[in-house]
Amino acid sequence: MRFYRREAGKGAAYSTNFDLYQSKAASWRDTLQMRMSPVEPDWEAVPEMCRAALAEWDKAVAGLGEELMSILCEGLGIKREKLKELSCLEGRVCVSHYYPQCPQPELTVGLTSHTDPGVLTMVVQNEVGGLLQVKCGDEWVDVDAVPGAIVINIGDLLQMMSNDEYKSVQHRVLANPVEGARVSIAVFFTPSNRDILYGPLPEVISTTKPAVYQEFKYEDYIRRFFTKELDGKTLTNFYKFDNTKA
Ligand SMILES: O=C(O)CCC(=O)C(=O)O
Ligand SMILES: [Fe+2]
Repeated sequence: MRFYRREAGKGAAYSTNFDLYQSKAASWRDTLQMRMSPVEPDWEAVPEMCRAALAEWDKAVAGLGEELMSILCEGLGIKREKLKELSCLEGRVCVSHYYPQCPQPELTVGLTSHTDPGVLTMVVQNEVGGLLQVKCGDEWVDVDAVPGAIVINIGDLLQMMSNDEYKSVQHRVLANPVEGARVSIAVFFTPSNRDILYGPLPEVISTTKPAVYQEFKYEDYIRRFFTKELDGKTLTNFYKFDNTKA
């Protein structure tokens, strides 16, 4: 028999709702979380049945992440390697969610509405569709479970680094009403460099486009994320210069 702890860090953490002690209600979901990089997980602590597949998946995702970040830099009119140089490919956390059937799905959700805190997230989901939703204006829209498709989310950190040129996306997962479990795997890209200040990149601010956000330390930022319940776009609002704006 093996025991898993809920504290994230080295190795693998297994939990039902990482924000269980901060949230008003529990969501219908279990999660296995592993930090893949900059330090590899303690592989012995990762369940054997998914060890090899996760290692292989992380390699593939890192390659795609590099390509996507280069394109996103081009879109900002800055050099292609900028996000890579800022170590944004290096802090990778792999989170595997398991959403079993919920007997009363109308009473809770699978994952509360939130934006991802990092730079980019890549999500793959199994065939149980109709549960992942993205907010477009005031409407929740289904993200269809297309076989082989990878869902890419812009995170709050990229929104702030790009000075609002890119917007993080609010999303949620409904509680699963059907018999088969919904499974998804999300890889979060975050910077591994903890010594610099984060905020709008100097290249994207100008007198006509002044910085919308204050600079902050990544530790401070991520501590705020983990000490509150998941909910909406509160982090970007917190660092906005005029925090009366939505
Ligand atoms: O299960 C999903 O498809 C979404 C996962 C997610 O949004 C997250 O882990 O932040
Ligand atoms: Fe998310």
